[in-house]
Amino acid sequence: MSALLEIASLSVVYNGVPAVDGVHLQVAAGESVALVGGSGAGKSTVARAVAGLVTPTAGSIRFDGIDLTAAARRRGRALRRGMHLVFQDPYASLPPGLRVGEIVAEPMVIHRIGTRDSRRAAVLEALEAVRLAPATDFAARYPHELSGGQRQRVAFARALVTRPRLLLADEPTSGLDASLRLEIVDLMTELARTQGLAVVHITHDLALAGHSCDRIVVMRDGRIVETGSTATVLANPSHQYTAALVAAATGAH
Ligand SMILES: Nc1ncnc2c1ncn2[C@@H]1O[C@H](COP(=O)(O)OP(=O)(O)OP(=O)(O)O)[C@@H](O)[C@H]1O
Repeated sequence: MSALLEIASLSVVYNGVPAVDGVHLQVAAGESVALVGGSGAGKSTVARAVAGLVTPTAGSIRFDGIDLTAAARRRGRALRRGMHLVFQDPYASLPPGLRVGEIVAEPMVIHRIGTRDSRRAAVLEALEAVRLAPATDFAARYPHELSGGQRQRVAFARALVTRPRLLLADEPTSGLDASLRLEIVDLMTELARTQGLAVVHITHDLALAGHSCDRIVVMRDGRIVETGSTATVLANPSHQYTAALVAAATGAH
């Protein structure tokens, strides 16, 4: 089976300083992958390159078999409609003056997708998918009338409404308390399975990554130092750096 997202030999250099150096990563539809590493490891830069927000210095990014780095700008933009980014601060990213229903509908309005009625149906379906029920009740609320976890669910509903095939979530749980963090990572894995999404979850928290994702990829200094199934990486890390992260995450000495 070919992967939905295939990153090969990706390098990004900022002002002469390498931030990402020869990264290979493949993510299949229905799979949730955690990209883990400390501050400055280059995780966000990988996501930004996939999303077209930074230009790679070398390498290729294939989405659904098409090389985004070689595609013309316009075609690249059209292809990237099949992916959606969720950032860390759900409160800052939700316009305070709009109701949840309007916020979730926004990507469809921007991309001129559907009619008023079909948009409303899609909004309610997306709110149900992220378990904000009753959806009609949540659609009528404002962001300040929601908890932090509910706000992040709204951000995911907004991400889902245009039916993306790839979800890139960059530290989507920071600012949430421990139990909400677990709820959000469970939700991402559930969405991968039920909606056939490819999910890339960027986090510095290995314990959180290990909670429910299928595979863990560890980055350090712009490079991938380890990749494997979640169970294998946690139980039997092959790289010293991963072993240190596992020890820190499990409280072992
Ligand atoms: N726009 C930029 N201009 C110059 N350097 C940058 C820029 N963005 C990131 N960097 C540098 O690139 C390196 C990788 O940063 P990146 O944000 O990708 O790491 P990260 O693993 O996501 O870290 P964090 O967990 O702290 O967000 C860092 O050394 C950072 O200082």
